[in-house]
Amino acid sequence: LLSAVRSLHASAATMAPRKRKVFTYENLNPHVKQAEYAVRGELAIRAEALRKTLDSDQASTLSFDKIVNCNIGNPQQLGQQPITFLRQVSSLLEYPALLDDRNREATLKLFPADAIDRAKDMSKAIGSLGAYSHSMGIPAIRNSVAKFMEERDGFPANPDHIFLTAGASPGVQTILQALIAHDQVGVLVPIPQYPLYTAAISLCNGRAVPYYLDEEGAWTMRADEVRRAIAEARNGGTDVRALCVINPGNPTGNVLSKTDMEAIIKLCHKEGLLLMADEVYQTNVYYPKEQPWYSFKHVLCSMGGDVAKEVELVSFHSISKGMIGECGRRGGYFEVVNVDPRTIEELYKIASISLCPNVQGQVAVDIMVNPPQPGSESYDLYNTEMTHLYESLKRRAEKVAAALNQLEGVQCNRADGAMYLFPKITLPQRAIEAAEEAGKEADAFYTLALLDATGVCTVPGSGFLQRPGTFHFRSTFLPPEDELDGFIARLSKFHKEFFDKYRG
Ligand SMILES: Cc1ncc(COP(=O)(O)O)c(CN[C@@H]2CONC2=O)c1O
Repeated sequence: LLSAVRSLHASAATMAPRKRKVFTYENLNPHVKQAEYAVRGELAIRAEALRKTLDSDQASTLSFDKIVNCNIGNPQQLGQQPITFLRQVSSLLEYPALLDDRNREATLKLFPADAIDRAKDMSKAIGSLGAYSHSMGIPAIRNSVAKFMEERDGFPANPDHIFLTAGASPGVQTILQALIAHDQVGVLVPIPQYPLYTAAISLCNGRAVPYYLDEEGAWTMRADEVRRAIAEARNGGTDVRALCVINPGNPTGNVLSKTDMEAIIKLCHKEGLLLMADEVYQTNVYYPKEQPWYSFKHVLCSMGGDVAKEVELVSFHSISKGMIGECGRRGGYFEVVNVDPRTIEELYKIASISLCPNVQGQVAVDIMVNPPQPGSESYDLYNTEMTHLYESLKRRAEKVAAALNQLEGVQCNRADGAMYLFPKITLPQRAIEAAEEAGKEADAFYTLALLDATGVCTVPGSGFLQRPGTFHFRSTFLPPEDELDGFIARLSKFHKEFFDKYRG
């Protein structure tokens, strides 16, 4: 009888509903709570709240009529037009009847023949757009990427060492997930850095090891500074295993010299570091004669000898940047070089857990690396669109940098690449004190005030980390050219008023 009562009691206990919730903030993985991603952080959230106000009957309470999202490199959000050929091929793939030869005459009224033919070829390689693809990506598209890299770098590329991804972000996260074997593993990240890296390292329970870029040296990366960071971290018990480089830089816009790149590769060879080369802005290079861009793959292979055979390299690319700017379509890839074949198998296993990268993103990668060629029907339009976008980005970068350098207490390096300006701002002491009272970093205090006064959303330098005691903010130069004067005028007016208010 006693055992029967006990078993009844036990079963009653299991049937009783939990008295408390379990998926609470307090119970969350601390590494999730520790991760930060400022590009869509406090200011972006505030901007969304202000956008809702603008859409409400309270709009008149604000001193501006729209939000200008300069916090994120999202060109098509600010009106940039997509590349026609890319969208034509994608559209044709979305509706198979358009590719049916029986409808060719009708389709030709809407689409150029080379776009139709490209879509038909891709359709054979893809099968159905709605089907899972190979987990590393569609082999024919990986072949296109390999061919592109061989032509770019002058060295072989193996399609079986290329993973297509839904943007560069999941690629970076995959590599870090595989690399960070325990909580003492350290990954060197540039300061200021694109916060994907520190956030992803945190999610993987690793250690971010900062190395400072040299702002006075146009944000270049110095090997001696990286060596200092390695020594300091290793002396502290960190097992430093990788070096992240963003070239062209985000938020700094710097383009590394070949000499600096060779020094970085030698350092990775000497210190036994995986080199993670983030090259998503490789076509956003605005002074190619003065500051030519090279891939780390090219420089590594060009060095020859043991270095070229032994340094482990992972390079990342994306359709989100450049002139393509298809951020929302989610496409990209990474290539692994000199990496243990068993590691590649593990990376494939991680990729297969997510089944496959999205197929339309893969299609866009194929068109990014294998665009219309001279002499083809679509080449002239493609080339005109790409050239126009490139020249406009360069003009806007120069114009906004010049305007920023006119502002009191602002010093802004030229953007040699990427999509951002990262001006240093020397704030009045009273503004710094007001920020402290508000419990904010001074550059967050400034950028929040800028947003509330003008609707212009930027990111405080503290969101990218920076040398202690310095303040910056990051803005894209993506507002359309016909709105740029108004953008600059609003920014300049606010800045003067802010400084007048807090001048000592
Ligand atoms: C250096 C760098 N690497 C990777 C990514 C991720 O790109 P995917 O879209 O391919 O995942 C970004 C995006 N740039 C962010 C997003 O917009 N503004 C930024 O700073 C980036 O700037």
